[in-house]
Amino acid sequence: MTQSVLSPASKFKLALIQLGGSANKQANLTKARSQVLEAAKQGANVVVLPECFNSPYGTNFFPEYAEKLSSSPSVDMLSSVAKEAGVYLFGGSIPERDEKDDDKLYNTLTVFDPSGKMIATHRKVHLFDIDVPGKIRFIESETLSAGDSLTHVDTKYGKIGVGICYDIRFPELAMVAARKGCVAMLYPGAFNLTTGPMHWELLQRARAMDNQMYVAACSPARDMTATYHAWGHSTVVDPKGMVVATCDEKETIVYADIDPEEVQSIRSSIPLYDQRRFDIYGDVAETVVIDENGNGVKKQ
Ligand SMILES: O=C(O)CCC(=O)C(=O)O
Repeated sequence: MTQSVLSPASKFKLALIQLGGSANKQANLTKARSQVLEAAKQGANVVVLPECFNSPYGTNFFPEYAEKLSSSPSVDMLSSVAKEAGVYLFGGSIPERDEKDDDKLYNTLTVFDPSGKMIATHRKVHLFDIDVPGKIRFIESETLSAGDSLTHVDTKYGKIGVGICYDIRFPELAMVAARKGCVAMLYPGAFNLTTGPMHWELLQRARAMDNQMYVAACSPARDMTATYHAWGHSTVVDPKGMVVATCDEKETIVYADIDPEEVQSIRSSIPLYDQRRFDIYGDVAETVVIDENGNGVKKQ
């Protein structure tokens, strides 16, 4: 039997900044900064920026926009505005250059507490490599390497799990976060005009419903003059799986009140956490292939 465990948590106001970006890094940083201050003015305690907020989204752009975290104008801005605004800032993501290996890049989220201290980083674990014929081909691994760890951030409002965009398609991240006591999963992301209408909201609702936790995803605003057209529709879903705040594709800030009591309440009335049967899911972490008889067999 698995009990539902939630880290000590309290209510907070979440803001998702659906930022309109450009090819000008400095302009992106300046705009992000002013939007974080605006969100704080409206009472936000936890603020999220979109995926690759300092750069256009495209494998050809990442090497040019990448920064080492130890000497990063983007990190400097995020740290100083988190402090000035007095918020926890989940700073979207930026292309990160490895400290030691200049050829190695990651898609990395940095998180700051209200004193401006960097308290967590998350390197996108699942790279966005897809090919939908005639619609979209995107191979993030052409220039990026994958991270290899999960990230759960301790805040004074409770523990929060994170993923970046394509990471949301892998339910294990949210499931592990929920089992570690996280009250919410936050995903900076940039879906597109093919997979956005198909899956963006559905994935958030699925992760929230399965894990009885809040889920939010923060997109860039759509720019039809850019090479990548983001879906927008930054959204917050509650632990019952219902959308509680969302928007269209334009530049905006989405706000939602997050109440950990809602997590406890749904977990009490539909007590999945006490009913799980880990005694019979033993092979869930094994990589299987289908043999000639149609059976799943362990990959050697
Ligand atoms: O999963 C998708 O459909 C989109 C993912 C994506 O855009 C990303 O990982 O940046």
